[in-house]
Formats: sequence, structure tokens, C-alpha cells
Amino acid sequence: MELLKATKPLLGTIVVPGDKSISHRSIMFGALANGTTTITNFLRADDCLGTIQVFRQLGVNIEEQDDLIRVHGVGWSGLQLPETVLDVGNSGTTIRLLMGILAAQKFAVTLTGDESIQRRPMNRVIAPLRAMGANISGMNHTEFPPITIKPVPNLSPINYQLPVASAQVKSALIFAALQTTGETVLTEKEQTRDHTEEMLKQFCGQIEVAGKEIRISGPQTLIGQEVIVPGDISSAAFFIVAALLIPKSKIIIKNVGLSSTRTGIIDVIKAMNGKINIHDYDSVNQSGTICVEHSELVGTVIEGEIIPRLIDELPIIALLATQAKGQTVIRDAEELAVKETNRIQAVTEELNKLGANIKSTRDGFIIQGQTKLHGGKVTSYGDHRIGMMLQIAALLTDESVFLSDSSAVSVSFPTFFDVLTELMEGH
Ligand SMILES: O=C(O)C1=C[C@@H](OP(=O)(O)O)[C@@H](O)[C@H](O)C1
Ligand SMILES: C=C(OP(=O)(O)O)C(=O)O
Repeated sequence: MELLKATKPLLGTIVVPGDKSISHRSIMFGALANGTTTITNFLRADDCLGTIQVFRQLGVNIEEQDDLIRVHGVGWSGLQLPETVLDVGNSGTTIRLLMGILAAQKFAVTLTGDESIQRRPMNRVIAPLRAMGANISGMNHTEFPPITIKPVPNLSPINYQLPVASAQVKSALIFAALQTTGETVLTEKEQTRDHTEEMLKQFCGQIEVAGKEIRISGPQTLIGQEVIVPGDISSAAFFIVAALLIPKSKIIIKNVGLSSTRTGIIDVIKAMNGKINIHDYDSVNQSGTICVEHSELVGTVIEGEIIPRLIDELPIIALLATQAKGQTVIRDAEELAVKETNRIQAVTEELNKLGANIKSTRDGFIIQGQTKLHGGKVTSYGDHRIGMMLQIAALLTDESVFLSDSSAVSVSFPTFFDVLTELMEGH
């Protein structure tokens, strides 16, 4: 498709759809709790709708009524043998968290997904689950899906240091630990998003977190809750960057989730001299309003502990850096190479096709600023975040940009082009 062009500044107030990480977990916790869970502002995008589908196949009754989802929890022992293979589509979060949930169940199951999922590394979850006693393996003795799980009498707690900074691995192990008898201790490599820990507490579970160390004692019974999903900062990021880059823009994004484990992009924008502010911060829901306007930016260095706090925003941050004054260096982001696609390579190749000057490295990018972008033909590689980033890049040139595989955006943000159009019309 031909991407939208910016004819005017971006102006107005928007909301973005619900947070993807919290939406997935709301279905999972709701299913595993006793009693009913209601969810408002659930993200109705392919990845999270896929999680609903999978839990229905596991025998959970999930009702959808307008903006409300009702999950009738079955408890840890109420999941049922599915009739077919469970297909998670494009969602790494779904398959990895499910591995931790299902490893302790009393039936055999196979998990698979699309071509991208079948290339993503699973040993990071398989290895610790095996150490807990699980019978779990990838296809033909590899780590790749389809993943087969066979029942074992019980799983044991574990004391485990995570070799990768990954909220998905941490969450899978928390779900497994909740089904053991005894104490599990997990030590993170870097602190990652803490939605599983926070939601476990909300569902009346117990977990102790001290810096990078997490202690969970099993078994635990969870109780259904009312979940209100805040807007997804990872979706807001595309409009934030567009407003920073398009002269005279000024936008307000309401009800955005602002867990400190997710706000690395705001810290980076401030370090680049961007005009961005938070208003109406609600400390209970960890959400607030973001105000951002066009700014003259300077390059920066992004590395170390901040990386997990902005991991999904790095493609759009790379675009931001192409317009800043001076050079930006991004390091310690090797995880980007094993997302929906190799995002280090995809960002570099596609933005360079449009005139950027980016050098990829093993664990990030070296980006020259103040480059003038031009038209061209680019691909999303079937990766939603690459597709949306390229649409924002297309706003920076008068020439036409054609994107193939644009439908990928529906993985996390089916209304992305509508919200962008709304801002361009200045609502
Ligand atoms: O736990 C989650 O909900 C997620 C964790 C991150 O993945 P990793 O755990 O692989 O870093 C992130 O990239 C993904 O979009 C969502
Ligand atoms: C990496 C992502 O998601 P997942 O790992 O769930 O596929 C993402 O949404 O950018």
C-alpha cells in the first residue's frame, strides 16, 4: 500500500488501545483464578484475540460483550485437554507464558504458531522448565515450535538466574512456580516489565520482589478480579515520535500505561531534548496523560539497564535518531534480533532504503542524525512494529513510500492508520 503523507502538523487528543502485555495476562490470570474476572479496554488485536482463542480451546468460558470481557476462571486444575494443537499465531508472549502454565498440567499438548514463531528461540523457557522437571521439547530435538509438552507427576521449585533479560521467560517461570510446592527464587539479568508480578498480587497471589530477585512460594490459589487495561505506551510511541518530528505538531495521548518498567522511551526523549511531559499521573493504575510537541533533538547513547524498558520501542527510536542533531548509538539490544523478525537488520535495511544512514552492529545501531528521507519501496517483513515505524518515516518525505505486508499492524494495533488519520485531520 502507499503510506500516508503528512500534509499538516499533528494536532489533537487521542487514546491508544489497551496494553498488549496486560491484555494477554488478564486472560491468563482470569482463566487460572477461581471466580470471574472482568476486563475493560482489552486489546482487540490479533495477538491478544489469539490468547482468548487458546484459552477457550483449553475449556475456559470467555464472554465478549462490547468493551467488556468476562473470563469464568477454572482454577489451576480446571484446564481441559484441547482437541487440537494450540496455535498462538504471531505471539511470542502467548507461547512462552503458556509453556510455563501448561508444563505442570495433567494432559499432553502441542503449541505452535506462524512462520515467525517457528523461528523464535524457546530454549530460554524449555531449559529452566526441564530443570523443574517438565517434559517439554521443540520440534525434532530443536528449540523451535511446534513445542510438545507431556504430563509429569509434578514440577519442583527452582533457584534460577535468567541468562536473558526477558519478561516472557520470567513470567513463564512464575506461572510454573505457582504450581509447585516450595519456594522458587528467580534472579533477573536486568529488571524487565513487571506486569506478571503486579497482576499476581492483584489476583490475591503472593510474590516478593527485591531488586532483581523474585521469590514465589507455591502452590497458590488465585481469585478473579476486575482488570482495567491502560493504553499501550508501545503503541503511543509511534505518535509520540511523529509529533516530535513534524514541525508545529502538539498532541495529547490520554490514559497511557506508565509503569516505570515501560517508560524508557520517555527518558530517552528527555535526554534528546524532546518536549514531553506527563500529566494527571494515577499512581494506583500507573497511567497518565502524555503531552508531546515538535522539538529540536540531539543524539544520545542508549545502553544497559534501560534497554528492557524500551525494547519494543527501539525501531521507532531509531527513526527518531535519524532526525536528531549528531550521532545516536544503541547498544546491548541483541534481543532485537530474535523478535518477530530480526529488527536490527530490518530497521537498518528499510530506513537506509529511504535515505537514512544507519550502521547495524551485533547488539544495536550507530545512527547518523539529520538525514533527509526520500520515497521508496519498503517491507514490514510481516513485523507490526517495523510496519508502523515505516509509516511514521513516510510522513517525513513528500515522496511516495510503498509498504508491502502492511496488514501486519493488526498484530498489536488494528486501528493504527485510523488514529494517525485522526491526528492528521487535527481532531
Ligand atoms: O512479557 C511481555 O509481555 C513482553 C515482553 C518482551 O519480550 P521479551 O520477554 O522476549 O523481552 C516484549 O518484547 C514483548 O513485546 C512483550
Ligand atoms: C516482541 C513483541 O511481541 P511478542 O514477543 O509477544 O511476539 C512485540 O510486540 O514487539
